[in-house]
Amino acid sequence: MATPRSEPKQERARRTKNHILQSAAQLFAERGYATVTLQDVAERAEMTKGAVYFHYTNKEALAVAVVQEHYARWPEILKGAEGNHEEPFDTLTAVLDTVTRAFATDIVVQAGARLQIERALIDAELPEPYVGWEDYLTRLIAEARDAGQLRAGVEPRAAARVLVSAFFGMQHISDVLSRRKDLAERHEELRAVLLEGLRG
Ligand SMILES: CCC[C@@H]1OCC(CO)=C1C(=O)O
Repeated sequence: MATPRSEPKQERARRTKNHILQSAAQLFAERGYATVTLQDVAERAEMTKGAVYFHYTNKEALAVAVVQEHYARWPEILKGAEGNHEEPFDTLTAVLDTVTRAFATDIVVQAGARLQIERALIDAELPEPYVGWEDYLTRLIAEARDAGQLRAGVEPRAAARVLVSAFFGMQHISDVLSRRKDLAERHEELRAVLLEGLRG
């Protein structure tokens, strides 16, 4: 990794730390937590193992950092997706479209999702997964209900739980069977069958 001589020390450290994190995310997403070693991360980052250790003392610390970065990205991604749609149901649709694009393109999101599944292998404190999505989608679906856009009899939290389960199952199966190459197509199916099935 090239380092400009004039770069301030703190900026150089931040950039190096991020480069290591991106390299680790690629490996965690490709191979899973168990098989990746710090030596693998050093090689992917084109750095020495010592330089990696300087920033992350062990593999658990790297996994925690990737998951934390995964969580940290969503408020901005979702704020952009919510935008200023007139109809709450349009907001819900736009959010799911945006989340799918993030899972299809963002290696930190892909690695974070896989580490959540493999959390039992990671000897570190990680946030409880999926519950934030359930609360967030419950709010959006309740707003659609209040605007008369939700099918009669649908309970927002139940619908949110079904959407979270369907989405994370979909993205996982797409990853396992096609490395997410068919994720957009599968998302269209989820939108047409499940999301439109909620519309009042
Ligand atoms: C609405 C954000 C929900 C939260 O942020 C990223 C993430 C990881 O999947 C979360 C979760 O699982 O609840």
